[in-house]
Amino acid sequence: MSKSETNELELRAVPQDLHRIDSNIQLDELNYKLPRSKVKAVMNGDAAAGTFALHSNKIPLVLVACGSYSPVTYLHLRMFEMARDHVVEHGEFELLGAYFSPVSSGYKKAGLAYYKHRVRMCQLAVEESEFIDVDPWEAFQTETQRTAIVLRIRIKLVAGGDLIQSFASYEVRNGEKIPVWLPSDLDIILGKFGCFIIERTGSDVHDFLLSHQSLYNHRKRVHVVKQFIYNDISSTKVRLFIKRKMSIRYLLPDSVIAYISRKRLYMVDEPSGRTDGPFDDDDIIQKSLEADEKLEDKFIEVVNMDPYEVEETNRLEALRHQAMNDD
Ligand SMILES: Nc1ncnc2c1ncn2[C@@H]1O[C@H](COP(=O)(O)OP(=O)(O)OP(=O)(O)O)[C@@H](O)[C@H]1O
Ligand SMILES: NC(=O)c1ccc[n+]([C@@H]2O[C@H](COP(=O)(O)O)[C@@H](O)[C@H]2O)c1
Repeated sequence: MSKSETNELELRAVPQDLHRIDSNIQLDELNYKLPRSKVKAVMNGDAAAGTFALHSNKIPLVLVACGSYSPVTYLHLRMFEMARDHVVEHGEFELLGAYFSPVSSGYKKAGLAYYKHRVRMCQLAVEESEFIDVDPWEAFQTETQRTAIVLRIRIKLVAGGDLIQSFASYEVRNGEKIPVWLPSDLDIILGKFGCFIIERTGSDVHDFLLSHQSLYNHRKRVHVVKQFIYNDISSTKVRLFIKRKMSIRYLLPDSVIAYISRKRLYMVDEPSGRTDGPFDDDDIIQKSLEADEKLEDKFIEVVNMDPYEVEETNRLEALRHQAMNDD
């Protein structure tokens, strides 16, 4: 397939709908709404040469960062800014948009706040960004979703060095070693989609790249992003500071801090490891959310267009832009 054909395929697949190009991944997308207000609908192309969307020689790119975000911090926001700088510097891709994808409450991790709080905190954090948004699909699932499933359209994962190191981790269940990441999932995440790894202090990404077989096999699709200003803000420490009544100002956006304080998140440890015990009760969740806009209202409905209709829409959009530029 030529590069321009790939571009058309990807452009069609990414911003216009959730038409998947990977038929191996099954998802119930019928009722799914992807926020699309920030994602670019048309690529810039090479304006100087008068070419647009479908003629751009860059590969359209949407980034997704999976994680707990309990709570989201400036480091997490910086991950996308660093990845964008890397993309601009290397010129291969054109970044159309970026999404935080918070894990669902089914992910049993200590300190994980109720999923609606984490989605809301991420939404507050990205309010000022023109390209970062929140994809709540994963958070709204009752079961934890494997990251390969989350990356269902042609998008690349953005992850910190520590998360990448978990690619080699095992859990022992009934005396059996179970890999935390299925090798077949790693082939999808790294081989099919590709990945941006943000260097993290204390973890030697390059060394790990060399030693991990799957990462090494797919090294051409793995981009290591240098942190020119090291930032090591950790959600775990933010939670600890809150418990110890220490200041968390300038570690995360003020809007997120105000939300945490309004909802009294992370104040005490719960035996279950969750820090927002009272919100387990559905009635209380409802009451606690009354003051906020309903999350669902913020999501734009995904139009499940037929591929030909999508192609025609893209063509018209490109012509419209060209006409506007001709004027
Ligand atoms: N200091 C850091 N440098 C680079 N990436 C980071 C750093 N901290 C977190 N990340 C990345 O941010 C993403 C989301 O992180 P997540 O919220 O799951 O973990 P965390 O911030 O380490 O939180 P916790 O402290 O609760 O484990 C992951 O890809 C993780 O690797
Ligand atoms: N098998 C998998 O797909 C797999 C395994 C471990 C973590 N993850 C993801 O990595 C992210 C970060 O996890 P931790 O917060 O545990 O580092 C989460 O979004 C989680 O869903 C996915």
